[in-house]
Amino acid sequence: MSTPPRQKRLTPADITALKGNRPIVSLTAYTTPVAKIMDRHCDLLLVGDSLGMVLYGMETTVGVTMDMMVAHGQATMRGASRACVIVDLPFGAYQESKEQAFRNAVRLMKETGCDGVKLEGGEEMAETVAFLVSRGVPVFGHVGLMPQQVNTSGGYRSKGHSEAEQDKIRRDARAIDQAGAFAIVIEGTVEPLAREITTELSAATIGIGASPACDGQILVSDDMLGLFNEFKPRFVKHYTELATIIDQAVADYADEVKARTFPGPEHTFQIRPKK
Ligand SMILES: Nc1nc(=O)c2c([nH]1)NC[C@@H]1CN(c3ccc(C(=O)N[C@@H](CCC(=O)O)C(=O)O)cc3)CN21
Ligand SMILES: CC(C)C(=O)C(=O)O
Ligand SMILES: [Mg+2]
Repeated sequence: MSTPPRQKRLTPADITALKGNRPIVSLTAYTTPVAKIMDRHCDLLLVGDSLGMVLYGMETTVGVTMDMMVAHGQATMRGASRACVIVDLPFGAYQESKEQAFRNAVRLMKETGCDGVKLEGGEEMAETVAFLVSRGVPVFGHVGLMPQQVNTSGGYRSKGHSEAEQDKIRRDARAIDQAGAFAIVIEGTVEPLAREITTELSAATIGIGASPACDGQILVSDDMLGLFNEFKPRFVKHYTELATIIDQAVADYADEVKARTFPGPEHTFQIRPKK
């Protein structure tokens, strides 16, 4: 009995090794069918807590739960065979203590089979990141604009416009890098700072609204597909207009149902003739 050669996914270490070689391609994924498509083109798939907003209609990511991340982590893993898959720790699942962070990170890895976890934060999270990495959990960091802090940071505003803010983000990125993160998302941050951080860190930097100077790029898939249109940050580019395409398809279906032109004979069962 020979089993077919099972394709192996890229590891977090493989992602770090791409730094300095070629840009890292990344998107969010939440479901099996979409993950299957993304997997063909991406190095890294992130099951982002943005799913609360793009799939569930929540106002922010603050209400996203561990159970939601487990369910969508499992769905995404079923569609991914070659990309590295990382799952976001949601708000409240890691800020309390490094032990809480470890417990929830291990739950994500055991119940989904994902390759590591992502958490938001800088200097204040460095000890937690080191705790996880030293115990076998690959960590993807996230600095700059941190959506889980929307209620204390005064909204979704780009970062690094003042020297004080630049110093803070520089210290945050250094701390998470030193703590052993394999990669770090830099979100909504001015170009010169993103470039400087990228040059300085060992970790690969993955930008979202952080200029082309980063080691790689990520976008929320529903944003780049033109499916989520509640808001459009400056950093989003629509590569297609799925909302418009779906609207047209549904309108055509509604017209045909009302006109009784759907279902047609080819969609309809008749009694089989007796032989
Ligand atoms: N669909 C979606 N896309 C995202 O990129 C995303 C989420 N959801 N949910 C979690 C966070 C929230 N994010 C956001 C949301 C809004 C802006 C925004 O509207 N920014 C404005 C203001 C910029 C400024 O004042 O500096 C912009 O014009 O980009 C940015 C990031 C990024 N993340
Ligand atoms: C936008 C990315 C970095 C993210 O954290 C998410 O999708 O939740
Ligand atoms: Mg997130």
